[in-house]
Amino acid sequence: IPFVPRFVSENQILAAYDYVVIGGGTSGLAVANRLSEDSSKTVLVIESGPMDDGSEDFKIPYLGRGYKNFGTKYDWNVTSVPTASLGNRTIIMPQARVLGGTSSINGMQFAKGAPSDYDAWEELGNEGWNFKSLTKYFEKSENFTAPSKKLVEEFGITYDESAHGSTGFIHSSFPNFLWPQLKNWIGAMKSLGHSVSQDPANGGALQLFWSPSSSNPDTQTRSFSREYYDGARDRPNLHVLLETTVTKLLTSGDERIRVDAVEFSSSVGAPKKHVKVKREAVLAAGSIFSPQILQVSGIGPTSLLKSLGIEVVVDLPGVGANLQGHVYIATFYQMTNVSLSAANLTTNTTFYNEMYELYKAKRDGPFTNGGASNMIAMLPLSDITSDNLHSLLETPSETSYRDTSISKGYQAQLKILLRHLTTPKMAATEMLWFSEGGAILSVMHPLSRGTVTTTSSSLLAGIPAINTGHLSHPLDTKIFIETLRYTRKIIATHEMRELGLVEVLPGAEVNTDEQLEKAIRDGSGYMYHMTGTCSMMKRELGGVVDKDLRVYGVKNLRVVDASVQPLIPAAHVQSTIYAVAEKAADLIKAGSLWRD
Ligand SMILES: Cc1cc2nc3c(=O)[nH]c(=O)nc-3n(C[C@H](O)[C@H](O)[C@H](O)COP(=O)(O)OP(=O)(O)OC[C@H]3O[C@@H](n4cnc5c(N)ncnc54)[C@H](O)[C@@H]3O)c2cc1C
Repeated sequence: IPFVPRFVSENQILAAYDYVVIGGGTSGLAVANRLSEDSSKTVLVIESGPMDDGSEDFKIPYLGRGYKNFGTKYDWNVTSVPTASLGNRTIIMPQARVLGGTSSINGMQFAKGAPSDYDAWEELGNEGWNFKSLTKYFEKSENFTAPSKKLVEEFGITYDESAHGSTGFIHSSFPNFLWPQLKNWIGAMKSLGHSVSQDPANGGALQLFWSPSSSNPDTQTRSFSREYYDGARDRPNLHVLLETTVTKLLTSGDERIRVDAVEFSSSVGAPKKHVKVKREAVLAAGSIFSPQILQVSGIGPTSLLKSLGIEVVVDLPGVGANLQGHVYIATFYQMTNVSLSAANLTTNTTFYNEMYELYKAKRDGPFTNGGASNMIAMLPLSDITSDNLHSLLETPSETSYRDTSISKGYQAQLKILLRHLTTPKMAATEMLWFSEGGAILSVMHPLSRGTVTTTSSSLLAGIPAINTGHLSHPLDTKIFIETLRYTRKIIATHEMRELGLVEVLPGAEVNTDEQLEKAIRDGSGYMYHMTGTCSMMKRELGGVVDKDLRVYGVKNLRVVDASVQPLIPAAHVQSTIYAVAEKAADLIKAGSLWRD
C-alpha cells in the first residue's frame, strides 16, 4: 500500500515493519519519532487508545492536571489490589489510554533528579547510565524557555539556561502566573537554613529549586509526547494504528528467542491479527502493561506462567517485580489571612469564570498553572531528622516473589541507597506547597516494593493485579512521620504564620508516632510515578533488560518506558522517561544487535 496515511487501519498496515513500537505513549512516541528519522526504516506504532479530542481538559494546565480525564475513555481505569500496609485500601492508578500516553494527563512537573539518582543506576551494574552521560539526552528532548522578567523579579526564580536543551520536542517553561503565598513558603524554608539551588538541570535538584513545567510558553498549554508524533507525521515511513491493543508477542527459537510478530486485536472478541517484525519489537506500554505483555507472551517468572497455563518462553523472575512509586500525604490548612487563593477557584464561580476568561484572552492567571508549585524542596534525611536510621535502612522489604535473584537485586539496591541516603547528596523526601493551601509530602526513595502480575493468560481478560506494596518498609513510614513533623516546623515560622494557617489535615490533635502513622496509612495517595517492573539490572539480580535495554534471552526485543528505571529517581519521572527514550532510540539505531 502507499505509505500515505499516518493513521492506518488494520487492513491498511504492511505485513511487516522494521520496528514495531508497542504503546504510543510518553516513551513510545519519542522512540518512534527518532527511529523514523531514518527514511529507509519502516516504523509502526500500535496504541490501544484513540487520538485525544483536543479539548481544554487536556490542554489547559489548571484543567488538564489529570483529574478531568480520570475514569474516562482516555484512562485504563487501573486500581490496585487491596494493600495490607494501607489498611487494605485499594489505590486508583490512572494510566492514560490515548496517543501521547500518560504525558497527556499528567501534572506537568518537569525536572530531572540529582546526579546521585542516576549514578546509582550505573552502580547497580548498568555501565554508561549515569547523570553525566544522560545529560545530552535530557537536553535532546527539551525545548526550554527562561521565565519572564516579571516572574524572576517577583519570585526570584533562578535558572541556568546553558544546562537545558533548546531544540527538543517537549517545551519546558514556567506558567505566567504563580500564587503569591509561595513566597511565604520559600521565605519559611530559607529561614530554616535551606538554600535555593540555581537549577535542577545542572545537578541542583537538591534542597530548594525552581522546577519548570512541560508547558508551551507561547500558548500556555500542555506540551506532551504527542508533539513527537506531530513532528514526524509527514514521514511516509511512520504508521500509527490507534485503538488497537497488543495481545501477545509471537516468538520462535530455542536458544535465543526471536520476536517474529506482534499480535493485536481491536476489541475483546474481535479476531486476533498480527504484524511481522523485521528488526525489533519495542515495548513502550508503561510500567503496568509492559510486564503484563511480557508475561502473557511467556516471558516472566516460571511459577506464575505455569500457574496460568502460559508456555514458558524465557524464565525471567524480575518481570513485574521491583515496582516502585512515590507515595504522598497531603497536609491541608485553612488560610485565614488570605483573601484569594487557588481554593477560590473551586468555591467561587464568578472568580472561576473571570480567571477562565483571563486565560482565554491573555494566557495569564491561575489557569496557566497546574496547581502544584514550581518550587520544589528535595531534602536529604539529615535535614529532617537527627535519628540514626541505619538499622532501618538495612531492613529488607517484604516482596511477594521469593526468588533468589530478586532478593539479591533488592539487597544490591539497599546497599546503594544506604550509601547515598546517608549523605546530603540524595533526597529522601519531597515537599511541595500547593496553592489551595497545603503541602504535599512524598518519600522519594522508597524501600517498599510492589508487583504487577497478570491474572490470566489472556491480556484482554483485564488489568493485571497490582500490589503497590506501599509503606510495607518501616523506613518509608518513618520518613513520612519525620517529614510531617518537619512540616509543622515550617508552618510555625513567622513567614507561614502570616498566612494565618489552621491545620485541617492531618489535624493538630494528631501528634504521637502512632497517630501520625495511622494518618499516613489511612490517607496516603500515589503520585503515579510507577517504575521498575522491567528493571535494567543484571540478570542475576532479577533484571529484565540489559544496559542496552534488551530483554534477557530475547534477540530483538527492547523495553524503553518507565518500567526500565531500576531505582526511582527523586524527581517527577517524565523528563527522565523522555531522556531514557531518546537514549533508547540511539541504542536501537546503533543496532548492536545487528552487529552481533
Ligand atoms: C495523574 C498523573 C499525574 C502525573 N504527574 C506527573 C508530573 O507532574 N510530572 C512527571 O514527571 N510525571 C507525572 N506523572 C507520571 C508520568 O506522566 C508517567 O510516568 C509517564 O507519562 C509514563 O510514561 P510511559 O511511556 O512509561 O507510559 P505511558 O505514557 O503511560 O504510555 C504507555 C502507552 O501504552 C499504551 N498501551 C498500554 N498497553 C497497551 C497494549 N497492550 N497495546 C497497545 N498499547 C498499549 C497506553 O495506552 C499508553 O498510551 C503523572 C502520572 C499521572 C497518572
